[in-house]
Amino acid sequence: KEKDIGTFSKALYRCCSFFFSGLLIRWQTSAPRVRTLSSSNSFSQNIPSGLWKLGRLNHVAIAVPDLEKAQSLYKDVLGAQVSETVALPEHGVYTVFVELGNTKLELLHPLGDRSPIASFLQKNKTGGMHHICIEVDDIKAAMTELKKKKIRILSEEPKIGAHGKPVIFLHPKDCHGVLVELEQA
Ligand SMILES: C[C@@H](C(=O)O)C(=O)SCCNC(=O)CCNC(=O)[C@H](O)C(C)(C)COP(=O)(O)OP(=O)(O)OC[C@H]1O[C@@H](n2cnc3c(N)ncnc32)[C@H](O)[C@@H]1OP(=O)(O)O
Repeated sequence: KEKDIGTFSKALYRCCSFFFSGLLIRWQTSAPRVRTLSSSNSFSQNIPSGLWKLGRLNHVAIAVPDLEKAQSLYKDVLGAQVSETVALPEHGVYTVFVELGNTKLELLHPLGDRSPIASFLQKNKTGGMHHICIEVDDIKAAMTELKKKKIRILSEEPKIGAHGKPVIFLHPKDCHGVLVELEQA
């Protein structure tokens, strides 16, 4: 009888180790991380210190077919602080900025025949999110490194953007479907 109990315990032990080591391997390899209520944050601590750094979200741009209506929505209906309309012919857009405290919205409307947002509005008749703009501390270094990484930059040189600072745009097909603007902080 004692022999039976010994054999049973060994079998149980093998079973458990097999089960838990299997679980450990799955957890280490394929399982997405599950967020727990711990104080550690979810950003990698091992980011190599490069020549340039990504900063704050400067704005989210929304292309709109009717600028006055969009301005009125944010100002009169939603109660935000909204700027005057500014024409930026070198970018082919009219812009209105909506102040949100932690970031801004940029309402965009086409200006001129060759506006880069005309075809976007043809595909998205009621308007839609056009791009996000993130600040960088060194736009030239960013360009050099991104070119090496085969990310398409949509102009040879930075242009002066809506805030009077150099900006570049990265092709949406190289950024998971989102047009990304980088602005010198
Ligand atoms: C003042 C300044 C500032 O904030 O400082 C601004 O805002 S200036 C804001 C306006 N300036 C810019 O947008 C400058 C950078 N943009 C560009 O160079 C262009 O608009 C491109 C992004 C390259 C799109 O060029 P274009 O309209 O000629 O090409 P396309 O219509 O054939 O589009 C090629 C593919 O990209 C997609 N695509 C086009 N625009 C997109 C967008 N905004 N977000 C995500 N995907 C987009 C199309 O659906 C299409 O995908 P499928 O092939 O799958 O259908």
